This record gives sequence, structure tokens and C-alpha cells, in this order.
Amino acid sequence: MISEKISENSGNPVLVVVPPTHDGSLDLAAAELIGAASAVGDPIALTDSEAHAEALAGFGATRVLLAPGADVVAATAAAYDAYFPAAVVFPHSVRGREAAARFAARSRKALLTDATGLRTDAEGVVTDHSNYGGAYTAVAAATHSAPVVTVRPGSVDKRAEPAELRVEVLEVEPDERRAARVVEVTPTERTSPRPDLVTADKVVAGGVSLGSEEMFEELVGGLADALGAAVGATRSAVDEGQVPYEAQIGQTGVLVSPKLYIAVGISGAVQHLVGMQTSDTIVAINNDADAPIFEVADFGIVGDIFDVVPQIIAELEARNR
Ligand SMILES: Cc1cc2nc3c(=O)[nH]c(=O)nc-3n(C[C@H](O)[C@H](O)[C@H](O)COP(=O)(O)OP(=O)(O)OC[C@H]3O[C@@H](n4cnc5c(N)ncnc54)[C@H](O)[C@@H]3O)c2cc1C
Repeated sequence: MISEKISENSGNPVLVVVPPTHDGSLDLAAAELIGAASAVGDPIALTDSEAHAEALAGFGATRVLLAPGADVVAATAAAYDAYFPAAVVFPHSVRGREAAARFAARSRKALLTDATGLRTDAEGVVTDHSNYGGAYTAVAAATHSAPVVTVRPGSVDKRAEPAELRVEVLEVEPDERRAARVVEVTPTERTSPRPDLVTADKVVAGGVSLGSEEMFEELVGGLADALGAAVGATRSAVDEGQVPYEAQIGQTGVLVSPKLYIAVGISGAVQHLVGMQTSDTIVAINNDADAPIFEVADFGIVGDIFDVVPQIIAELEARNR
């Protein structure tokens, strides 16, 4: 059934795998993944849920493959064999990474992880990767077959034009091989009414120099609220108990890529930079003009955070009134 439809398929398919979520909602990265794939070909989305087909076409998937109840890796293999895409794209999320790695190992394809973009050169699909806090950008390509790519959330601005809804049910052979099974899901209780850190457009992050939980909340929280931003932190601020771990940004925290990132009293250690340096606009406030954060900042204020930040908050509050 599928092979009959291959001839109808557009020239250069790129398979976008949208992994199932624990609550059945559509993966937040879907639009971004389809946008990233559209830079190198015609995005074909693979999902386990018919309920998401319309949204995926709206994001630009020229075809939506449905594989309800199938293991995501087995479904990806079936979709690959049907369409021979130029690349197979997953989100760089916990589920996306796990599925991408299993598919790449099983199908013996190159795995290019944490890409910040896809494009083509004379030889085919290449991916961009930002390393060591943005100090180096690496370009990667597979030496054989289509690459399996995971895309960093929030790193691709491109969005595809909406496409006509074309749905196809994929036939997936039952697979007896071992697969990861989610045994239990315990949602973390969100304690803050502020925007979610990972998906926020604006982030205000603070460092250990805030000195206390109260001061962190007053300055970093206050500036975040004046801007409608999420609150982030360095590991040192978390280690000092100024803010919970869920706010930690960096190598051992979350990766963020907002439109605006304000660093309040943050030195700019490489372990922090890896988590935020793909932000569109970075503003740094630090009293040390030689702090490494200024090397990645678009705008810098050399000054004392205890002087500068209350003035910015007062100015924003006056404008918001
Ligand atoms: C394996 C490993 C993993 C790590 N993972 C992470 C991670 O995920 N995320 C992370 O953030 N870190 C991580 N770290 C820690 C990282 O190396 C740094 O120690 C940490 O990021 C520094 O945090 P900071 O900027 O708050 O503190 P500091 O480096 O101490 O910097 C404080 C800054 O505040 C400035 N300052 C002080 N007082 C004022 C003032 N009054 N006004 C203005 N500026 C002021 C100072 O000039 C300084 O630049 C990791 C480290 C290791 C070894």
C-alpha cells in the first residue's frame, strides 16, 4: 500500500519523527523540527496519534505517517524503508535522543546529535553544532547513508509553510527486540507561575553573586516578572540554595535558547555557556569588565547588580503602568 504511494511523494523527503509524549500531547518541538527539515527537503512527519495529524500538516508536513501503538524505532525503520529520506530528524529531548540512538544503532547510520540547524552542501545534508559555549561551530555530515539528526530545542527559527493534510497509515511489523519502556511518569510539580524555563521567549538568569535566596528573588525574580520572563540560574547559585535545581542552566542543567537572555552577575563559565549561548540576544550585567560572559553578550552593562537591576526594574514597571 505504501509502495504505491511512493511515486506520489515529493522529490526529497526528510523524515521528522515526533515521539509520543507521556500525556499524549503533541511534542512542543514539532513545528521547529518540521521547519528545520524543510531547509533540506520535504518534511514527512511520523506520529503515533491521528489527533496530531492536522497540526503537523499545519506546521508544514507534506505527509503525515501514522503508526498507532507501534514502537517508535520500529515505526521509524518502516517509514525509512518506504521513503528513503535524505535525513531522519528527532528532537534532542530525552525521548528523542533515546529513539534516535536506537534507530541509528539498529540501522547502522551516522548519528549527529544536538544540531542547531540542517542545510545542504554539494554532497548532501550537513548539520551545524555549537560547541564549548559557542566558541566553536562544527559542521557534520554522514559519510554514508542518510544521517540521523537530533535538533536542539529552540535553536531553529525557520518555520515551514502549512501543507495540505495527507495522512497515511504505516504498516509496522511487530518488533520483538528490546525497547525502552516507560514504567512510571511522575510529573514535577511546578511551583512557579512564571513561564516554563525551557520554552520561554525571555529568560533572566542569576549567579551566585546575588548572595541569598531573598536577594535572588528580589532582583532576578523581580526583573523576570517585569519582563514576563522565566527565571534561570547558574549551578553555583543553585548549590548555594538561592534557587531550586529546576532553574539550573548549563551542562548539568537545562539547555535554553530564548529570544532574550539576561545574565545577572554571572561570570560565563563554559559549563554555563553551553546551556544558553544559542540565545538570540544576550545581555550581561557584571561588575568585572573582563568577565567571560561579555565575550558572548550582545549588550553588556559593567556595573553593580545591586545598583543596576533595581533601576531597570523600576524603569520597566513605570513603562508597564
Ligand atoms: C562538571 C561541571 C558541570 C557544571 N555544570 C554547570 C551548569 O550546568 N551550569 C552552571 O551554571 N555551572 C556549571 N558548572 C559550574 C561552573 O563551572 C561555574 O562554577 C558556575 O557557572 C559559576 O557560576 P556563577 O557565574 O554564578 O559564579 P562565579 O563564577 O563565581 O561568578 C560570579 C560573577 O558575579 C560577578 N559579580 C560579583 N558581585 C557582583 C556585583 N555586585 N555586581 C555585578 N557582578 C558581580 C563576578 O564578577 C563574577 O563574574 C559546572 C562545573 C563542573 C565542573
